[in-house]
Amino acid sequence: MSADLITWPEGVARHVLTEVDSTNSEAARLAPGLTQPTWIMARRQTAARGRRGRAWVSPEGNFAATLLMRPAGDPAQAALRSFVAALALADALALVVGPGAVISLKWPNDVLLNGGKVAGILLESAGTGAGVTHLSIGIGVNLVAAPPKEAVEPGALTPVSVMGETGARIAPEELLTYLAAAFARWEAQFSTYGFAPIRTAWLARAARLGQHVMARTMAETIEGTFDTLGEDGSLILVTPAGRRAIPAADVFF
Ligand SMILES: O=C(O)CCCC[C@@H]1SC[C@@H]2NC(=O)N[C@@H]21
Repeated sequence: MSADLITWPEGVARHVLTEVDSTNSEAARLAPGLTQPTWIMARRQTAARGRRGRAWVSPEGNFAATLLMRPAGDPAQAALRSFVAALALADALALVVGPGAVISLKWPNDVLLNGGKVAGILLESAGTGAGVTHLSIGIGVNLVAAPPKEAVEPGALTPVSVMGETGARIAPEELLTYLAAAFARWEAQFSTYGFAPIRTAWLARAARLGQHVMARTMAETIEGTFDTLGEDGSLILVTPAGRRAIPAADVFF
């Protein structure tokens, strides 16, 4: 799709902040009054967070936004939105980086550019029992700057930026329009047909599918061949001890 034709999706609100602690924290504050899906973007974050309690560096020029929504379904269904978001982000970035760059998806929810980590997704939700009262999908993209390799844990992929890899420059506001439109398209697929088309599309862009990977959970490290994505979003590895479905882990290549 041509970037010129992208328009903001109907029925979705947008807030653009100059500075905030974290767009996910702002989403939690706004959640009680939420009447429609809302993108909250900030030009700067002062206390951005990543997965597993890590800090996320979010300087001006990089992209930082959270989609706040009230999803139907249970927490497990809501969690599958990380794959919806990763696909949307891959589509949005494809409009920016041009055909020479390679965008791929790393389980569970990183987006890679030329093999380095260019973006991360952090899902947070609140609810009571089987219901989800709100879901926050926080997305950070290194548009102009990436942290140095020494700043990430040993074995983690090298952080890269869109500008560093491709020379492309895009304002965060513009990326937000592409992303919101792409998310609305994938969300329509998900709510109409369920996880199956999302899973297929995600697998078509998966990094290291069929290759040896290492999954580190809180309890153990599991090595094996990345076989597929489970129907519940788990990572399926074929290991010397048999097939394993891993619901949550950090993956190392
Ligand atoms: O890869 C990760 O660890 C996930 C990083 C998610 C960062 C984004 S930036 C926008 C939103 N606000 C936050 O505090 N975190 C997410």
